[in-house]
Amino acid sequence: MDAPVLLTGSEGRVGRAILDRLAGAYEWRLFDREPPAEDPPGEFVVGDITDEETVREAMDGVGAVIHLAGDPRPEAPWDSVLRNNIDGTHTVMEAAVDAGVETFAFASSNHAVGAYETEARTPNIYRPDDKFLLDGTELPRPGNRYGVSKAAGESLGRFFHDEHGLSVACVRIGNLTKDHPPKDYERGQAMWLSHRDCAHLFECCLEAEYDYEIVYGISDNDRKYYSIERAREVLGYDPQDNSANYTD
Ligand SMILES: NC(=O)C1=CN([C@@H]2O[C@H](COP(=O)(O)OP(=O)(O)OC[C@H]3O[C@@H](n4cnc5c(N)ncnc54)[C@H](O)[C@@H]3O)[C@@H](O)[C@H]2O)C=CC1
Ligand SMILES: O=C1O[C@H](COP(=O)(O)O)[C@@H](O)[C@H](O)[C@H]1O
Repeated sequence: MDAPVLLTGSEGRVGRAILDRLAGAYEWRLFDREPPAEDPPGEFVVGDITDEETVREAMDGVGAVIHLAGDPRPEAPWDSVLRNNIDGTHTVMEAAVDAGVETFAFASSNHAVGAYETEARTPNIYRPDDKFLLDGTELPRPGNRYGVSKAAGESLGRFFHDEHGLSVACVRIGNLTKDHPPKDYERGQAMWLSHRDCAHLFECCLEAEYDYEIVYGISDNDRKYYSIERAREVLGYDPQDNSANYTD
């Protein structure tokens, strides 16, 4: 990728996980409403993704977008997810299409399908011997308004792909934690995404060729109810970490 990669939400947890490993791999244009905490590895735009003019300026000359900015709270209220996650994602995707960007990776979430975790299925689905598996072809089934906003982002991606040819990868990220899977939290262990695998997966999204994809963003955990086969097949994802290797 010769042209710059626009990374929205670069100051957040996922953004840091990506930049910690890929800072030198691309020419980055970073975008966040918070100014950089440390010396950024590229041009930095301080702005809000709902500000169309700033987003359009930031998109100039960009080859690919990793769109992370948004309200990540599962309990976020409607006004916040409507503004930051739905309207903001629409603004970024539309600006990408108008600027001729070809590749777009969207940070979706496990919460887009959270309501598949019914009382009857849990807690067994968090355990390695259970057979229940979501593979990305199922309908969204959000369990909160945040999940609704992520399903809406996936739907916006479908629209901008079908109508405008944008290549879109929606990554339903599981539970990103640094160095170690979440402790005493079976659900989090089943959907753990290590920092190393996170950076690798988003690099795959930048390098692979695809049309429109929904994939799960988790490590190769023994315990899992999200399939990573589609990410392997289409994106070349080859995760190195597994929450089962951490026993304490
Ligand atoms: N951390 C995780 O385990 C997961 C994260 N995700 C998604 O990944 C994305 C990033 O999440 P995190 O890094 O954990 O969140 P975070 O809160 O650490 O980072 C989000 C960043 O986006 C920025 N931001 C928020 N709204 C903005 C706006 N309107 N304009 C410009 N910048 C804005 C914030 O300043 C922040 O730096 C989010 O879209 C979240 O929904 C999805 C599933 C799991
Ligand atoms: O989408 C997200 O999911 C993760 C995991 O969800 P949780 O309900 O197990 O905490 C969450 O940590 C993250 O903040 C959120 O953006």
